[in-house]
Amino acid sequence: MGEVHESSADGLEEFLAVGLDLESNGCQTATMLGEKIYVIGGGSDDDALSIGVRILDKSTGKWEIPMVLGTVPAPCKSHSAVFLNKERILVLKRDSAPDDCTWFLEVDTLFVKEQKEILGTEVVAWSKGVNGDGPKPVVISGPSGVGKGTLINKLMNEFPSTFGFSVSHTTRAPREKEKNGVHYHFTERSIMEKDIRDGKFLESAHVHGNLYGTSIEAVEVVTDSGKRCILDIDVQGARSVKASSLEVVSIFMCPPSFEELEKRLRARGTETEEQVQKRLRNARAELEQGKSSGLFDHIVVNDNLETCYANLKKILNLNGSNDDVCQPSKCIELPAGYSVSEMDQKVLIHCGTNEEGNASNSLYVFDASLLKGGAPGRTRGLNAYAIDPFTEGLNGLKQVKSF
Ligand SMILES: Nc1ncnc2c1ncn2[C@@H]1O[C@H](COP(=O)(O)OP(=O)(O)OP(=O)(O)O)[C@@H](O)[C@H]1O
Ligand SMILES: Nc1nc2c(ncn2[C@@H]2O[C@H](COP(=O)(O)O)[C@@H](O)[C@H]2O)c(=O)[nH]1
Repeated sequence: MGEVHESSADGLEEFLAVGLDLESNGCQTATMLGEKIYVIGGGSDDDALSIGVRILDKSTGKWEIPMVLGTVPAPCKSHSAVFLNKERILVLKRDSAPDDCTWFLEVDTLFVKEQKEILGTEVVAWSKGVNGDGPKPVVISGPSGVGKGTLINKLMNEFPSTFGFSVSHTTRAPREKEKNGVHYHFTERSIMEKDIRDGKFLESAHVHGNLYGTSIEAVEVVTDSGKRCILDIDVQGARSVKASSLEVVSIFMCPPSFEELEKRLRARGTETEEQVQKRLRNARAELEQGKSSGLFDHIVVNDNLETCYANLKKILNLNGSNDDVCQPSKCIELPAGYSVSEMDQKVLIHCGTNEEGNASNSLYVFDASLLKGGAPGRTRGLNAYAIDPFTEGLNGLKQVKSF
């Protein structure tokens, strides 16, 4: 791993000539991987309100503006950037709220590689860092009419600070009591298809003749509010999510019998006879796949509603009414001058000066081996701490302050 300096993009020509010696203006950073230099900072052409990204290819001398996926962080006075595991850049924003200071720009993760392949262009993806492991999102699947929505509503009503619903997009028409932005984002097919092509969706599927999908934003909005995200999606969607970097707990819900499923679907009275028939036909295939594919971590039967709800709560470790919001991350502020080295998969950041500009010997450790998740969605499992090199020596790596 090379040294990383805060830099001015204007100094890049000189940078290429003399290596890593860059002037610092605090607004932009240049971070190098192989032949590529990632310049992070300043507004992008599209949106002056967010941090921009440009890539300089040293071998050709050409700049490239990559397609940027994920929610882009808002600009800040300055930031620091450090490469982690040659696949993502850890970006620490200064003077930002604790829940907005740690970001990752993914440049060569599995997700980014896949998206480069699909989109046929240079791609980078932002993912906000969440301290600790955080609770895994919950995917609930099952045939139409089994009771997914009913049970999710019960969870959300009893634990309003714990859970947040991922509001999907759909091309189907709203039902009488459904509100746009609450139950679904009701949208036009052409708009949704374009957004899918533009990489804005975590997953999407054709279900019962309509297009449904979970946008990356829908999951991020819930995660950012400190809540555990619940996704009500079909089996195809659950399969796509499982293949993504989003680590979830997946639950498949079965009816006690096919006759009971039919009864519930008809009794709900929201579908025409033709639609009911279509949903029931699809239900047979879904039940087969859901029960036998090994796709789901848990299978529950929704016979008696209260019994099923109790089982669901057991799976989600909800004992009593501990309706807690997650603790927000804390922030590590790196000074202007620092150097970076790597040891045992840990990134060590040695700060030569403190925040007032005085000499300091602070040493921070970012444990990159514990990262989980990532774009699309949030990066969890960040373990950052300060150590005291004088009293413990580097081999000791004794933690003196956790973040
Ligand atoms: N355990 C149960 N016993 C009897 N009726 C139930 C039970 N659970 C749910 N229901 C009823 O079954 C109907 C379908 O439930 P719900 O709308 O929650 O299904 P769903 O799985 O979310 O369907 P969809 O996938 O179409 O959105 C509703 O009228 C609901 O009140
Ligand atoms: N793959 C996805 N499936 C979704 C999503 N949102 C809902 N669904 C599933 O669609 C059916 C029908 O729902 P309805 O509201 O029209 O009755 C049901 O099985 C849902 O689980 C999504 O974003 N992606």
